Amino acid sequence: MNREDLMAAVKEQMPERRWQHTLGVMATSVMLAERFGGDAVKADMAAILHDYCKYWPIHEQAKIIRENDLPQDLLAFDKELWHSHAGAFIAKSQFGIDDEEILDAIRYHTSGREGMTLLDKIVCLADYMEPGRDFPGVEHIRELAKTSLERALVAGFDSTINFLISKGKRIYPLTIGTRNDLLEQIQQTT
Ligand SMILES: Nc1ncnc2c1ncn2[C@@H]1O[C@H](COP(=O)(O)OP(=O)(O)O)[C@@H](O)[C@H]1O
Repeated sequence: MNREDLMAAVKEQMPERRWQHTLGVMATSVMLAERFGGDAVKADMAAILHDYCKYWPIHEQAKIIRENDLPQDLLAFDKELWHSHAGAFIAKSQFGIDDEEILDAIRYHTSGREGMTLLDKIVCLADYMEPGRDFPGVEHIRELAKTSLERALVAGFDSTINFLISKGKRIYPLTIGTRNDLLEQIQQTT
């Protein structure tokens, strides 16, 4: 499937405002790839598909996780974490995307992971800071992103972790590990 057809297929899966968000993540991923020496073509492809399953019925997302070789521990945590893994699964099985770098960037765009690749960082950060995002602290993230993917991502994960704490929700531990790992990377370069 060519890029235009793929974009049309993605647009059909979501309400207009989420499609606008996807366009924002695409543009921001390409911009960050150019800024930090990443692969802009792969960043664009991962961004197009990253929220493919976001509006799928939650039982369908759970079914994909349950019935395939995906992390079962996700099912005990916030449902918002599921669409990323379901999306990577569909990108491969339905659209034939077999580039593991692209699939990982889709898979880990919400939780992050320890040892995030450059592409993982680009797509995850673009999801936090695309132009349509408007939450307290987003300007600070955009400012940090001018010079450091890692510092900007830590600020992004901090906002998510603080949000979850304020709601009394559980935190998927991989995100804590991700934040620790990013802080270590920052420390090593200063
Ligand atoms: N580590 C985590 N543990 C639990 N829930 C999380 C974690 N990371 C993200 N989330 C949930 O996912 C949401 C963000 O998911 P995301 O795919 O970025 O959605 P959106 O694009 O709508 O912001 C957070 O608001 C939070 O509810």
